[in-house]
Amino acid sequence: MANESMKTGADLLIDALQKNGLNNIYGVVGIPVTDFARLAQLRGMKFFGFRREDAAVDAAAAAGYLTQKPGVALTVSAPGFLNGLTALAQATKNCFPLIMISGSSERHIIDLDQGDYEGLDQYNVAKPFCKAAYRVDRAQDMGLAVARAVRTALSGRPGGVYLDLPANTIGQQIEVTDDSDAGIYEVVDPAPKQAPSDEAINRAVEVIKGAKKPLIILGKGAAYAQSEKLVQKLVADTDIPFLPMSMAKGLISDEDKHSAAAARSLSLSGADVVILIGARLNWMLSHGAAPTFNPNAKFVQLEIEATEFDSNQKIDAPLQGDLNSILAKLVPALEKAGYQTPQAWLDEISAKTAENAAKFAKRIEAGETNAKFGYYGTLEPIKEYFLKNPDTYLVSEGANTLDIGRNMIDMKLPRHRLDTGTWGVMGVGLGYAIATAIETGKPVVALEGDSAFGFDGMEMETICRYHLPITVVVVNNGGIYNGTDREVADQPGPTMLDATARYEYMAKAFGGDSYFVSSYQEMKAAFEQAVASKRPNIINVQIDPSMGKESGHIGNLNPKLDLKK
Ligand SMILES: Nc1ncnc2c1ncn2[C@@H]1O[C@H](COP(=O)(O)OP(=O)(O)O)[C@@H](O)[C@H]1O
Ligand SMILES: Cc1ncc(Cc2csc(CCOP(=O)(O)OP(=O)(O)O)c2C)c(N)n1
Ligand SMILES: [Mg+2]
Repeated sequence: MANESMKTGADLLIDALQKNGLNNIYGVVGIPVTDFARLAQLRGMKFFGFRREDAAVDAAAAAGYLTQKPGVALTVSAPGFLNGLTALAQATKNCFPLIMISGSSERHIIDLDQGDYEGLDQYNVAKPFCKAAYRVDRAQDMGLAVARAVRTALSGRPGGVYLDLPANTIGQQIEVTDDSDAGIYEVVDPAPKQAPSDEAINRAVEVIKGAKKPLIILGKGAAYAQSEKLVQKLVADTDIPFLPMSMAKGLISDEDKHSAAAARSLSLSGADVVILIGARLNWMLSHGAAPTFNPNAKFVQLEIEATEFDSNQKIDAPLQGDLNSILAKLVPALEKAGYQTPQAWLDEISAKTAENAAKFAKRIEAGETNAKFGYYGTLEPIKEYFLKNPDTYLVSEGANTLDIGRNMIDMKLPRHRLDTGTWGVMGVGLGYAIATAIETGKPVVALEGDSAFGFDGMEMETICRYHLPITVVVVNNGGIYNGTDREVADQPGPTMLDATARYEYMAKAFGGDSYFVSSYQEMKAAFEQAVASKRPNIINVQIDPSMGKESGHIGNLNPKLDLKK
């Protein structure tokens, strides 16, 4: 019988994670963390084993975004750590709270470069790619290490934390009598409320009161902060129109009359006061510059990270703090000021919305009958399904698949859409879908371009092994952007992939269901059945390879070369 008062580093790590309400681990095991994962399961935690570390770490990041508690990922050392590092960097860029724990080597072997099994100075390699890196060399420090990791991941701007876990520390035994003796404790208030001063609030009210054409831009920070109630009140009180960035869709229903999404260009270029709520003025918003924005626009920014203000444009009214604390002061202050958006601006936006919606409706209608089956015919049944079943989650990646899907599929509930995020990363889809299904228990649709699906398609085995209610829709246009790119006759073009690939068989191979469709009618018949089955499945949608344009709606970022030389 093991000596009851002796505990290993592994025991203490599990105690500390559970003490802080962290019970799911997403990872890939191997030396030196295999038994740690087994012990975690024996102690009541859930370990979800993936096929590759980047998908596992993506899953943990999505769990953090959805739950406001850090997702926990586990990898082996060196190659496993490096495979997870991209996803750790992405989580930090997306401001998702995540703790990535990797098995590691002893310092004296690394520092003398003596050549350890999978030896690498992971602690220092990780630092540029995360919010902070910590290394725990003594079992007795485990409680503090986890507390630091939890607080760092959640406080201020959320992000990724790396926890370096040498093999010796995992196995080290220490004498403990109880949690306090072992330094295990629950972090107190890891994400403290931070409210702006009355002066800052009054300054913002004055700027907004001067607005003839105000516009609210909602970012994924507003979704993560779970600020929907106050955001909805702000819009209802003032009638200020709003533009949701992709992952902020659903904070206010896309069907709400204040949505300016269908008049995006006009609302951005016309607005004279732009109110940024948990959104950065980065490349996704053309850095706040003309001609996308009105060169004379004033900016009000609600943001927790002080260094974000003035990153791209002068911020006339910075409101620093956590969004709910800021809005709790701003909303009543605007109500007291009695600010109302001028009707002329609302009329201008609704006229443009009606005009664009009519054009869009024509494209959708044509998609149902187009001889060349394409995106609109594929996405219309999905759009209809989400309108009727808003409590379904959507994950999406690709270029045209992502862009057209974002404009077509309305969201009514917050945090129900996850996608490629700030970096526009391919290969996050299945990891995000897995964590979303696990953390919410709801059905998930992963809407994938055929190239994007290829980045982590093997996680279909993970999806089937855990019997997750995930419908993977692979939109096959035969390529990255499309399948007709052919610069020279004797080889497929750089963007070409197999336009006839039968991706759906991967589901059947692992016990899931396979669907193949190549028309609007077939897609309409298959989609609802596949999602309602709550079984893992792939719908392979073969569309015409000519469909899709290079890099979707951001083709302008690609330097164009003269290929005729
Ligand atoms: N709880 C919070 N309170 C205030 N700001 C937050 C909070 N959580 C995240 N943020 C901020 O929200 C912003 C999200 O911006 P971004 O990722 O660019 O959104 P999007 O891509 O949707 O425009 C980040 O600058 C981040 O610091
Ligand atoms: C990790 C990484 N590597 C490459 C790229 C570059 C890219 C951006 S979009 C894309 C795939 C687009 O093709 P897909 O078939 O998915 O969609 P569609 O337009 O509908 O045909 C790639 C490879 C990115 N963003 N991230
Ligand atoms: Mg494609």
